[in-house]
Amino acid sequence: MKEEVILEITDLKKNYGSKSVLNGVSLQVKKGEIIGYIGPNGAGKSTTVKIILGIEDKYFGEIKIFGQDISDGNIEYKKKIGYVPEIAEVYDNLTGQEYLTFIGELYGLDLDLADYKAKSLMELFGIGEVYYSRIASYSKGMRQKLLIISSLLHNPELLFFDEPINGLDANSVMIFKEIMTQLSEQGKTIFYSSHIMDVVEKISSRIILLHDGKIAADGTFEELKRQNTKGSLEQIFNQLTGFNEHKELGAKFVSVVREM
Ligand SMILES: Nc1ncnc2c1ncn2[C@@H]1O[C@H](COP(=O)(O)OP(=O)(O)OP(=O)(O)O)[C@@H](O)[C@H]1O
Repeated sequence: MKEEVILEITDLKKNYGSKSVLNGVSLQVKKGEIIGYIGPNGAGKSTTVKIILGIEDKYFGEIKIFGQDISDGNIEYKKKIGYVPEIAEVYDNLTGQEYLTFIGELYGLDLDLADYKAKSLMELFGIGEVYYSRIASYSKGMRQKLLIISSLLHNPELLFFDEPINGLDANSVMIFKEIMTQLSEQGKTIFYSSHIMDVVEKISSRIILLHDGKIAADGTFEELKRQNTKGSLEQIFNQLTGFNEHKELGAKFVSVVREM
């Protein structure tokens, strides 16, 4: 059986004023893949995701999701997408229950189902005790868990996770890794952007490295290892982005800190 293509990007280009951020990105993502989307700060990872989600609308190139060109004005495709943004605005004055049932209803769930799913997922993620508390009182990790839950309430087919484990403790990271694996086994497709290389290395079925607005590597971790001389994903990242000055830069940084 032919593998179903869920996301197809062809020659994507994006400028902010005179600054070119994406210089022709092309990729195809198949159903059930976990794509580790990595690259240096400012490489254009979040910009790619924002364009795909329709948050940024000025771009060149073509993007198809579930076979539909997203520039055709039909936003139906968004109902099947879940998104954890890198930086999120949540309504601090709401309780977890109010926020999650609001999001659930936006996605078309009835209130009882949204409430049941939200409460169950919070309990399973170890934050059930703050379901009725205001989000303003949540710790960083609790907020992050809330965001993860809100992206999943409507059982989406395609997920975009931008630094989703930011602030999660080691046990919660293990749960989240397991959630991603299980979702992928159920046929969900995941686009996972992170700087935490050892998690990306372990969890991704395929890794795409963006550098200077272009794809510098695309393959499984094993393939990337074969194509490069180094062993860990962190080392491959350093090699592909031409970086080996961390000692020198660290020393210079500290010497400026010490100047008085
Ligand atoms: N709204 C904007 N206006 C102008 N420039 C922008 C805007 N958004 C992003 N940029 C620029 O686009 C480039 C890519 O940013 P982007 O947030 O996509 O990077 P990233 O790969 O997600 O980085 P990070 O790893 O730091 O999150 C950066 O140089 C950034 O300054």
